[in-house]
Amino acid sequence: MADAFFSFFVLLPLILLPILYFIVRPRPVNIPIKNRHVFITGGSSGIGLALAHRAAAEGARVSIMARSLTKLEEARNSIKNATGIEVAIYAADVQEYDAVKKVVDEAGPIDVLLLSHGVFYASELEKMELSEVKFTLDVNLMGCLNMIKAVLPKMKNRKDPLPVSIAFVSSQAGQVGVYGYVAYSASKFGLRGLAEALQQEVIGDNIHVSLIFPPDTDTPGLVEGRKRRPELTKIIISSSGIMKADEVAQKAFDGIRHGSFFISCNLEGIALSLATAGLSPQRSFLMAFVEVVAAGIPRIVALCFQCNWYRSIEKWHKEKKFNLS
Ligand SMILES: NC(=O)C1=CN([C@@H]2O[C@H](COP(=O)(O)OP(=O)(O)OC[C@H]3O[C@@H](n4cnc5c(N)ncnc54)[C@H](OP(=O)(O)O)[C@@H]3O)[C@@H](O)[C@H]2O)C=CC1
Ligand SMILES: CCCCCCCCCCCCCCCC(=O)[C@@H](N)CO
Repeated sequence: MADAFFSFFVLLPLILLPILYFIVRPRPVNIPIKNRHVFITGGSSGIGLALAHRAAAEGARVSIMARSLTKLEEARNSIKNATGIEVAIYAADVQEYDAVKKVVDEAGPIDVLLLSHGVFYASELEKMELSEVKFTLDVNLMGCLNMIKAVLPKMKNRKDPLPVSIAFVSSQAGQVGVYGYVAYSASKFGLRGLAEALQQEVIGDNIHVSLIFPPDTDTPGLVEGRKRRPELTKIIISSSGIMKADEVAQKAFDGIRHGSFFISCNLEGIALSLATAGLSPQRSFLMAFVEVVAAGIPRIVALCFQCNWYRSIEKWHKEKKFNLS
C-alpha cells in the first residue's frame, strides 16, 4: 500500500514532470497586450465589447468591427467614458471578404486578432430552415476564415519581432455537441479543426492561436437567443454555469497572454478541456501532467453527464407521448 502511494505520488511526478517539461510544444510564450494593436470582431456587443473594454484598459490600441454603425458608435462612447481611450470603429459583415479586406487594410497591422462575432440559433435541425443553418456556418466559421485570410499577410510580414495572437471565441458547445445546436456546434467544432491546423502553419511566424470556450454568458445576444431555446437545450446547458462578459474577457486575456491553445472560463470548462484534450497542443507542462494523470477521471465524469442528458431526453420524449395520448 505504502509502495503504491509512493509510486503514484512521488515516483510518477518525478519521472513524468521533467519529460513533459521537455516535450510540450509549442513552447511557452508571453504575448504583451500593452501598446499592441488589438482588433476585435463583434466588438460592439457582449463578449466582444467586454474584450474591447479590457484591451483599452490594458493600454492597447483597439479597433472594433461589426455590421451596425450605430452599435459601434455606442460601444466607442462607452469605452471612451470608462477608460478615456478612443477606439477605432469599422462597419463590415464578416461574410463579405472584399469588405473585410478593405477594413483590415485601413486598420493597419494587427497584433492580436480576436474573433468574437457570432450568431446562435437554438432549434432542432428539423425545425430550422437550411438558410438558417447556412447562415450560422457562414458567419461563425467562414467569417473567421475571411478575417484570417485578410489579416495573415500583414501579420506575417510585420517588422516587430514580438509574438502575436489569433484568438477565436468558440463556446463550450464547441467542445461537446448540445441538443438544439446542430448548426451552432458544427460551426464551433469547425473552429477547433481550423485552429489546430492553423497553429501548425503559423508557428514559424511567431503567431499563436487560442480557442476561448465560454459557457452561457450574460450578453444581449444571449437574451435574444434564450427566447427560442428548446426545453432540452435549457436542461443540458444548465450543466454549466452562467458568466458575466467581463469575467470571460478577463479569462480570455489571461490565456492569450500565455498563448494558451485552450482557454476555459469556469470549472465545468476546465473539466471539459481535460476530457477533450485530444491531440490539441498544450504549452503548460503542469496542465499536461494533469491531463495525463487524470485522463480517465474526466472521461467517467463525461459519461455521467451524458447519462444524465440522455435520461432527460428519454423522459422528455415519454412525457411528450403521454401528453399526446
Ligand atoms: N453569450 C453567450 O452565452 C455565449 C457566446 N459565445 C460566443 O461569443 C461570441 C459573442 O457572443 P455574444 O457577445 O453573446 O453576442 P452578441 O450578439 O451580444 O454580439 C455579437 C457581436 O457580433 C457582431 N456580429 C454578428 N454578426 C456579424 C457579422 N455577420 N459580421 C460582423 N459582425 C457580426 C454583432 O454586431 P452586429 O449585429 O452589428 O453585426 C455584435 O457586435 C459569439 O461567437 C458566440 O457564439 C460563446 C459562448 C457563450
Ligand atoms: C468532464 C465533463 C464535464 C462536463 C461539463 C458539462 C458542461 C457542458 C454544458 C454545455 C454548455 C454549452 C454552453 C453553450 C453556450 C453558448 O454558446 C450559448 N450561449 C449560445 O446560445
